[in-house]
Amino acid sequence: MTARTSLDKDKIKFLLLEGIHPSALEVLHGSGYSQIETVKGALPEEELLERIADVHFLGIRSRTQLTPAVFEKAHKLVAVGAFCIGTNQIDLQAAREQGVVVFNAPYSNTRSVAELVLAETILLLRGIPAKNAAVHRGGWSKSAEQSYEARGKTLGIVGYGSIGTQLSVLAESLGMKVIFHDVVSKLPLGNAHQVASLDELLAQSDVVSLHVPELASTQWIIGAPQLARMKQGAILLNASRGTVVEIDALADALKSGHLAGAAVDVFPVEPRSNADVFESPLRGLDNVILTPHIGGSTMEAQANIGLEVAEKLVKFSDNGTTTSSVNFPEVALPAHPGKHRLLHIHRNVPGVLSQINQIMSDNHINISAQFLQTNETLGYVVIDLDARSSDIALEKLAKVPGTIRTRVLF
Ligand SMILES: NC(=O)C1=CN([C@@H]2O[C@H](COP(=O)(O)OP(=O)(O)OC[C@H]3O[C@@H](n4cnc5c(N)ncnc54)[C@H](O)[C@@H]3O)[C@@H](O)[C@H]2O)C=CC1
Ligand SMILES: O=C(O)CCC(=O)C(=O)O
Repeated sequence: MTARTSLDKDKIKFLLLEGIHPSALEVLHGSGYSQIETVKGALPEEELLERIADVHFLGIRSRTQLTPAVFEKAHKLVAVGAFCIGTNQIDLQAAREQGVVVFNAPYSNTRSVAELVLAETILLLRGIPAKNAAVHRGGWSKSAEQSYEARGKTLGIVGYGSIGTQLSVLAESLGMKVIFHDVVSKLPLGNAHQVASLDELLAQSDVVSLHVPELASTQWIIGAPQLARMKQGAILLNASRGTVVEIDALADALKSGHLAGAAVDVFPVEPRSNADVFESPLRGLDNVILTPHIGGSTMEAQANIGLEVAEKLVKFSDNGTTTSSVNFPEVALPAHPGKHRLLHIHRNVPGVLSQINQIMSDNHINISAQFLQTNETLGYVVIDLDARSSDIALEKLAKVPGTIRTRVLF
């Protein structure tokens, strides 16, 4: 593996896809980076494979799939910023193998999702989506039939993390009773309480809202048997990931009248761009609110995400800090005035640090600071040293067995 060195800032290329908020550009420009290309949508795979070859930093949201094939072509890529929460669209293993650090924004859009879900809960309990559609067609069914207050109803939250907990607090403020199911024991907020199983939650809830990440263990956790366990006339909301709910089974449960309504923001297959047609068995059902994966799409959330992720990319580019990376050992590094900083990313096998230090000692290189952090698969060593030693150190360190990537920061 050849040594990879840092470049002058005006040679470092950023490619920001999917309409990332301009707040990201402000941070990057303000930090001295000028080579920034922005694209409104996601790129077709062919074009991404072509353009990724000379990109150092890539920004995406949920549409861009970063497969092993993309990482293979990404010879210069040092970091990816996911300007969202979910990182299921990125092959994190492939990123690790190429020594590419991945950052996301774990909190900035959580409130937006919770607010949307709460609003939809109220609308669905009142039967508003179907009434709205009927009035648009010239109908007028003024009736309280099947129309309910949220107060006193039971909301079951599946996944009591950042979004689930915010929703819990907001729902209690409306007078809803909150129960939740999580694979981890969680501190209940307010009067919420954790139930032992998903089945228990489904059987007790008037409204079920899903807030789990996309994992092998969350795939299709809501299918026909689970929907059958829900109360007659209950409501299901999914603003998590499209792979969590079997969409045909949901369509059946809605058509049969077993469920009174649903709100779905995420789908097993989502259009690649706003120009593509959305296909789903849920289309045309008046008691279903369908939204185009915009749970986190508010101006506030997007502006905050732009700042948060761009700042993480700048910190990594300028000084090697990997704090809150989703796939890398986390190191918060001080400034390195007057020194060169060498970054060494390697497979986490025994003996790498001792070989690095042996090289330093054999070549009489004085180390002014050294940091090491590892995770299960990777080791990340950061060494501050005199400018005159950095070339030789870089060359020797790149040859240490297990090395994935080296870089020097000035
Ligand atoms: N629709 C949209 O625009 C958005 C969607 N999301 C999605 O929402 C998901 C959740 O976001 P956060 O609350 O921030 O994540 P989080 O990581 O804070 O919370 C997820 C919770 O789910 C739990 N969990 C995992 N597997 C589970 C299972 N099988 N059963 C029950 N609980 C399980 C975890 O223990 C954790 O407490 C994200 O991963 C993302 O996919 C996030 C933001 C916007
Ligand atoms: O804003 C986006 O593109 C995706 C939002 C989302 O699903 C997330 O943050 O995980």
